[in-house]
Amino acid sequence: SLAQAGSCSVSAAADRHRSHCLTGRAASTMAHAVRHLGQEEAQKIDEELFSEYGFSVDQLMELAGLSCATAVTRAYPLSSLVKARPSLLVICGPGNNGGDGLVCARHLKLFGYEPTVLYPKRPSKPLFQGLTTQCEKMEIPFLTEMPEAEVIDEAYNLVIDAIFGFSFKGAVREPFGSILDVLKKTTVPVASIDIPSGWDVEQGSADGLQPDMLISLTAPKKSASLFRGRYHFLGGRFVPPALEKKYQLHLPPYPGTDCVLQL
Ligand SMILES: NC(=O)C1=CN([C@@H]2O[C@H](COP(=O)(O)OP(=O)(O)OC[C@H]3O[C@@H](n4cnc5c(N)ncnc54)[C@H](O)[C@@H]3O)[C@@H](O)[C@H]2O)[C@@H](O)CC1
Ligand SMILES: [K+]
Repeated sequence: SLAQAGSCSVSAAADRHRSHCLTGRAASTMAHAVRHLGQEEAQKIDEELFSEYGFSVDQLMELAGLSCATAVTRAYPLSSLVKARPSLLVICGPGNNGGDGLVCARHLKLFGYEPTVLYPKRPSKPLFQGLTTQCEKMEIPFLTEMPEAEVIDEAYNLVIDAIFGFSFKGAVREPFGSILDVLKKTTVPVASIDIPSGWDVEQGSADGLQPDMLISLTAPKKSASLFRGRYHFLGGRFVPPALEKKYQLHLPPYPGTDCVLQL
């Protein structure tokens, strides 16, 4: 992927040049801009990380969730929040995207925010039970139902959408259809993890959620090209170079030791 830096040297001394070389128009007009993945391809890469590369789900989920929490601190630093308390609502879905949300909530609490979680469909797997316990033990409150849009606008600075990721397909089933309807009526910013929930992974959704922030994990998915919000970040700095090469991801280099990068 470093080849995409073109004439920019990739030595340590060139670190400060890299961001200059790879941001804004320069990055988008490069021969090898970061690739946008189709749904099947995203799932294949996911499987390969586990089967061929020996990762476990909880390992990658921890890094993904930490990336999301870090990206939130960049786009919405504590000092920028308008409400008296640094309150956030994290809505978690039934799959791994929801797991990322639970990890993200836990790190945001450690970063000084006050997350509250809505987790209406909880899988019985030990992984998700563990993540739930970790949040509860950190005194992160769990709601029993989705608040009205006006209540959300009043109470929270930001909503984190961890409902569906790259395995979402078809028409939204309840209770998530109603939850997304409420979310579309809120005026506080929404930060979506990996995919704006309810969007087709490749085609997006014309009348769907319009988040203010998108945190693409591993690599952006095809629908990310339709994202119109203010902040698009890349996270999940765990892709082994051989896998990146195989799928020609052309990931831009993360600055220094950062786990996120603004696209
Ligand atoms: N390899 C990667 O890139 C990693 C991916 N992770 C996360 O994992 C996500 C993918 O997770 P999963 O494959 O578990 O799937 P998702 O979390 O995208 O969603 C699957 C869940 O949603 C339900 N669902 C699907 N379509 C629905 C519909 N129309 N109505 C209602 N429910 C529906 C499914 O029954 C399933 O429970 C990624 O988007 C990312 O957030 C991270 O946890 C770790 C690393
Ligand atoms: K999401």
